[in-house]
Parts: sequence; C-alpha cells; structure tokens
Amino acid sequence: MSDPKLIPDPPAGKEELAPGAILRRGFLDRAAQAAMADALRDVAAEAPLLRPVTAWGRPMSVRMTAAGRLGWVIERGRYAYSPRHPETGRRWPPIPEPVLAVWRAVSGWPEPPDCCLVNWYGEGARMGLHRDADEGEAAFAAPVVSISLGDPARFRIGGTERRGPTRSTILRSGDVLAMGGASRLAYHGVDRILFGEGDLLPGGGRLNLTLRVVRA
Ligand SMILES: O=C(O)CCC(=O)C(=O)O
Ligand SMILES: [Fe+2]
Repeated sequence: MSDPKLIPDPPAGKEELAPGAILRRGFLDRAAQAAMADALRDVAAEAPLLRPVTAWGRPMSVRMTAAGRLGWVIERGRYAYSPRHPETGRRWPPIPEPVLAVWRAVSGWPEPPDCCLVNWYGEGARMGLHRDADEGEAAFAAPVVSISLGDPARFRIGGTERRGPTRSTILRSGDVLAMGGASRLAYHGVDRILFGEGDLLPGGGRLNLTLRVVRA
C-alpha cells in the first residue's frame, strides 16, 4: 500500500460538486486550521457536545454543539433551532471570529450567519443523506457554508430528490464547501470518516462546522 502522506493534496481552487455547491479545497492553511480547532475547543468547553436522539429514538453517531444566536437541536424528536443549549440552559457562545471571516469570504451574503453548527465525528461516525431544511423558507437564499477540520471524510451530495443520483468526494482538513443556489436544498451526507488519516486533531476525528442563516 502506498503511504498516504506521499500523495499530494489536490491544488487549492474552486470545484463545482453540483450546481451551486462550490468546494474550495485547502482554503484554510495549517495554522488557520489549528487556530480554528483551538477556538472550537473553547466553544465545546462552554457548550458541551451532545449526542442528539433522532425522531426514531436512535442516538446519532455524530456529537454536536453550536455557536451563535441559535443552535440546531432535537427536542423530543423534533428538529428545531434553539437559543439555548438543551442541557446547560445557557445561550450558545459567540461564533469565533476566524469562522465568521470564512463566511464573509465565501458566502456572498451581507449578514452574519445565525448558527454555526459544530459536528464532531469520532471513529465510525457518519451522517445519513438529508437536506438542511429547518432554517425557514426565507433563509434558503443564503448558502450553507461548511468547514472541515481533522480527518478526511467521504462526503456525498445529490440533488433535491431523495432518490436521485449522487456523487461523492473526499473533504479534507481546511476545505470549505458552500452549498447555495440549486444545491441549497440538495441531499447530502457523510458516508464515513477516514479515521486517523489526518494529523490536525490529536487522537483523530473530524470537526465539521456549518454556518447557516436561520429565518425559522
Ligand atoms: O459533516 C459534514 O460534512 C456535513 C454536515 C451536515 O451536513 C450537517 O451538519 O447538516
Ligand atoms: Fe447537512
């Protein structure tokens, strides 16, 4: 087997995964990734990671927290945006400035996001195909901006039909994906994490941030 370290990272640049889904590989350099991971440790210290339980009564494999005015939560099986952490009852911490800077650079949206959802993928964690559709009709003109840190992930994206064709790609640490336009309501998910293949986060794992405008 070849040493993955010998395979060069793909060049930085824009790639359209699907209409309106713009991937910028290597958008954040190593120092920016490390600084962001540190800022997220502070977020998780203030707003502890949770394991949401789906409407079907199954705990998700991903652990989550949030920053910003609102956080995405599952309350008694219902998906909602809440101003408070469901366990501490406290407001979510502010979105770290370097995260807001990414939003300003790629979103094309004049206002800051209301929510920075933080997903933590440990070994074996995944996220099934879904649409980000709880933000309210009036929010769908704004993209969802996703930032990946840590171990690579196999990410899948399709169109707005659940059973339509999909394609997959690897998202690596420092990659930024904006899902806007025709892809704002596209089905997407994470098939698997290449656990331990990144070297940003000690002990392995992946952090994903999604920045969202919420008008629900
Ligand atoms: O982890 C990812 O890359 C995607 C996360 C996602 O789709 C979500 O949080 O809604
Ligand atoms: Fe999503």
